[in-house]
Amino acid sequence: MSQQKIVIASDHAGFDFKASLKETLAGQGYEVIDLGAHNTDSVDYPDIAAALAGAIKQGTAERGVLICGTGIGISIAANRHAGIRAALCHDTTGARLSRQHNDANVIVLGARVTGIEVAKDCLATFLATPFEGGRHGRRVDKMG
Ligand SMILES: O=C(CO)[C@H](O)[C@H](O)[C@H](O)COP(=O)(O)O
Repeated sequence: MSQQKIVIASDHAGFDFKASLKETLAGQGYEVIDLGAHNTDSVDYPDIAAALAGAIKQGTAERGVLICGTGIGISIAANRHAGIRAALCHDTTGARLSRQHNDANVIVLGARVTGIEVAKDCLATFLATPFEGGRHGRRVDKMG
């Protein structure tokens, strides 16, 4: 079986957080594709969200991880792209429900507001949880 691919990206505020999450994902056997930022120089989160949305649309990976300071700006930006369902998660309940009910394909984390261990738990839950379909499928379909 081929290695599961994950795309990950952050702005400058999420750079260190991204490095830590990448290490964890690689240790779990994922192939991690890092779309930047590649240092802590200031960048604009809409550009980062657009790069990750493009990679998912092109089929580079099915799931993505986005990080900014709060997770808010990059969530707003990501959800403007067709086919992206980006869920800002602060706890594992949200991470689980974002998959079960919303079929989220991107998890968003806030490096300035969420502890790294909580973020790792959120990410693991997000990646392990399937979509439930049924009534939730009807609602997701209505979003296009
Ligand atoms: O979009 C945000 C706020 O909701 C993110 O936290 C950004 O990372 C933040 O705005 C970046 O701020 P900075 O002062 O330019 O580091």
